[in-house]
Amino acid sequence: MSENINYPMTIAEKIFSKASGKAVKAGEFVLANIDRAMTHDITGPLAIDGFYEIMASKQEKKVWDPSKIVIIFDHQVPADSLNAAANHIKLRKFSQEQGILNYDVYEGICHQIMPEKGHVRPGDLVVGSDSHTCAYGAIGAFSTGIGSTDMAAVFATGKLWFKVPDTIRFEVEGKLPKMVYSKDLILHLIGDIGVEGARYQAAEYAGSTIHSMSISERMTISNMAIEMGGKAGIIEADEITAAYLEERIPDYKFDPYWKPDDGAKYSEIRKYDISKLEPQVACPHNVDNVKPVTEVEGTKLDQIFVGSCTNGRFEDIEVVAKIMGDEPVAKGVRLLVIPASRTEYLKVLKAGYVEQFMEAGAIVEAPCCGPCMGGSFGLLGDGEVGLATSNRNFKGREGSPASFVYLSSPATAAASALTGEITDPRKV
Ligand SMILES: CC(C)[C@H](C(=O)O)[C@@H](O)C(=O)O
Ligand code: SF4
Repeated sequence: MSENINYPMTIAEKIFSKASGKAVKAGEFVLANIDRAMTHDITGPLAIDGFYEIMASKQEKKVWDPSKIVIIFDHQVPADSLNAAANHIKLRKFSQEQGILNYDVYEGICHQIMPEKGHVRPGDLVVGSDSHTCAYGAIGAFSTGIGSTDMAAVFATGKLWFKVPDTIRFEVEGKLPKMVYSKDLILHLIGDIGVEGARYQAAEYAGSTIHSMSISERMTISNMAIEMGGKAGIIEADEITAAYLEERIPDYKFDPYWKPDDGAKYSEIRKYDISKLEPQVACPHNVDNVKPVTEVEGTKLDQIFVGSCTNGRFEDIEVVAKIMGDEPVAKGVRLLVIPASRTEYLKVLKAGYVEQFMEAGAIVEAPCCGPCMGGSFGLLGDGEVGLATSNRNFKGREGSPASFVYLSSPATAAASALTGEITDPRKV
């Protein structure tokens, strides 16, 4: 896009300017055209009801553009109740009637599938009826979570109103120390700024540390923008993004426009040197209750869950496999590994890790959200303590309100699987 704009813009301002067809600044209200809309098996059924309600007086009840909507089955798969089965039937029927692409049971978690299958490009405005839709900021898009009723309006019109958010810029420099990963970095940022620190703002993650990361590592960071209250978590597209997209989108051409202008106005610029960062753990019951692993070492665990849209990719699972080697899972602790998509699962399988995990006493499940939000299986009971590579640890998040969830990187999860208690991965 090459509009004549005479003031410097953040990435969010550029994307909302394109989406609303006029140059806009943070704080303005816009009616924006949506490039992509994603919904899933939990929030989709309500969006469909809302859509038909909006269309009640119309003869032709068609969505605005079926090629821009994606429906994904991931939270309750395969159906774990009659209610879930009914929701699945409703989504399949709607996809078929409207000509919408759907990824059925076990294709993968929505936030993995959207970038993986090439549904997101830098500069896109993407909405999803799920709070971690901010994950596609890793591709340089402005993507954000919306409710089912907003999604119904998007289905009907392809438009949604927004207040163009202010942007907080996080500039991160330094090489991550050994056994310290992008998950440790984002937990550190959230611990520092707090769960409301970026409320209704876009986060721009920048600096040499971020730009040396793979898309998988970036996805972990963008995914958790919502855990600091952020509306989006954007990383300027670079040659690593371009290589990722060229593999997935046949006509993809890198557009250097989708970066912040020099002199763009930020509500705040926060600078970090992470060359001495320790592995981080978010402790019960808040994502910003973050401590260095050394402060919680020795906490006894009942279950360890490696997976979710935050850290369920091949790279994450490979870290676990390599740290564990041919050692068994410690007695008394259950290790659940859930790759984030069918593609990621196949990579794990072909690398021989499924066999390795099964021999170690772990279980490898088919792709889905798993116990991440206390959904279909793997729940924690009263008094149980879990460690997860996912993104939330609110009371009851993984099952009983009387259970405890710690969050960490896959490396810390692997080290802890070997001992049955929270363990510093630098010590194994
Ligand atoms: C089920 C869905 C509405 C929910 C979300 O929006 O985030 C879930 O994915 C989660 O992670 O809690
Ligand atoms: S893996 Fe967890 S955080 Fe991600 S979409 Fe599923 S339930 Fe939400």
